[in-house]
Amino acid sequence: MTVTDSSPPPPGRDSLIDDLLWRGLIQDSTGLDELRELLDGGKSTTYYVGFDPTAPSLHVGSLMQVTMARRLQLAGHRPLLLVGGATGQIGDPKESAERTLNPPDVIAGWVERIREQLAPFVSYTGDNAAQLVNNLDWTGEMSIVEFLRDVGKHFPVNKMLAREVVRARLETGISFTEFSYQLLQANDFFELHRRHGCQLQFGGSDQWGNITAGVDYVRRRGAGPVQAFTTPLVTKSDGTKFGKTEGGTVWLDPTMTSPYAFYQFWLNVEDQEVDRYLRYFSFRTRDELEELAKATAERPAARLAQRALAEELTTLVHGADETRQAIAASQALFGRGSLDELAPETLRAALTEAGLVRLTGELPDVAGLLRDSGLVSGLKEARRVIAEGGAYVNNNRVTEVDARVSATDLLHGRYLVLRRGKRSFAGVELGE
Ligand SMILES: N[C@@H](Cc1ccc(O)cc1)C(=O)O
Repeated sequence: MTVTDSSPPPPGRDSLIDDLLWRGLIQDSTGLDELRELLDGGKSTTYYVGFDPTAPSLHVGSLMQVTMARRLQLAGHRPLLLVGGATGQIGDPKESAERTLNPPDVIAGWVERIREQLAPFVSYTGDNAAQLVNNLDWTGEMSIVEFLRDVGKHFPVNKMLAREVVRARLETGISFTEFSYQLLQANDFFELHRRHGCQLQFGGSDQWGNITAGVDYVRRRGAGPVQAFTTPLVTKSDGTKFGKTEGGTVWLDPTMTSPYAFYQFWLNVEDQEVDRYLRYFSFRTRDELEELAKATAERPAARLAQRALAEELTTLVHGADETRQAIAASQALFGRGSLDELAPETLRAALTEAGLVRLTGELPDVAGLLRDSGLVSGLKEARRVIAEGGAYVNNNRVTEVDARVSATDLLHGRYLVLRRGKRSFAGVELGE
């Protein structure tokens, strides 16, 4: 470690690194002393994190990097958010198989969308104003001779082969294209160091190989030293992949995953996981999180931690208005609030999550609706549920076994909310 004369804050709750360690956010690093010097040394450090356009939107898995970028900026450091207009056209090798290349114009469209999506998570004013960068700007213009001479010469192939993903792919095969990916990411670190004074890169734990390749490369080019760390892989206790639901990937784009579904994703986090996720993703202080954990432990049924997590992250990604509506919809659907006050888009999003059946023509009676929506297996069961007082239309208990709905029952002229018991519900949409 190099000695500096700036006095770092004492280790403890005020230190950024100690906070990151307490949160469990640092998996690998080039050295904690080096990180302390950059991040707790009393000066502003320029850092970067990259996102490849492999889809039209980022997903909840990327939130780890997005919130980390925000966290470091809030502590006074300067973010460079890189979107991989070049690397996205090459494809970071996955262990499973070679990627299919997407057409360049499709990737260019995704670059734009992801830039716009990333933009609001950081601030563009002050000494540590963020900047969005695209590696196509320096990679696109490089000639093949330049690339092989200036970049490739610094990469020992034996080291590249030893990398875990590459090793995993030696059996099944890996193209030269994907094999070369790490050179591009390494060169990004060098270019950002030289152009913007970038001294630190972070990424997910699967990025450690690419990132250290960059650290070595910057040194071999006679620059640096530069530092790096990775965040842990977000795991689930049942072994399934974080960030997926029955409905598929949970995206940040509201047209791909509704704010309601996004809110529900966090609300449904398991008790064993919620404290860890709060430490990973929340901007509440350690004291606040410890207090919340205590309150949650005292009254687990209230799911205070899940609510806090869902509310904070939905607000961060979708804003306060959408969050208010998602909360109102969640409450109203479970019978604790008014369905009439929900905006049609919110109601529709919520019912789509629950299972929305479209019916045309004459509506059947309530028993028929319960059957058509899948809440019961047949008319016999439907009548029994009604007779036992367990069937609701728009939160009103149905008392007559042969009850029917009328046009005035329809919410926004076309929706019905059916509920069986406390927790199972489904939607009906009346079409033309
Ligand atoms: N390889 C990173 C994205 C990335 C691209 C270029 C970089 O310079 C940095 C990071 C990923 O797949 O997540």
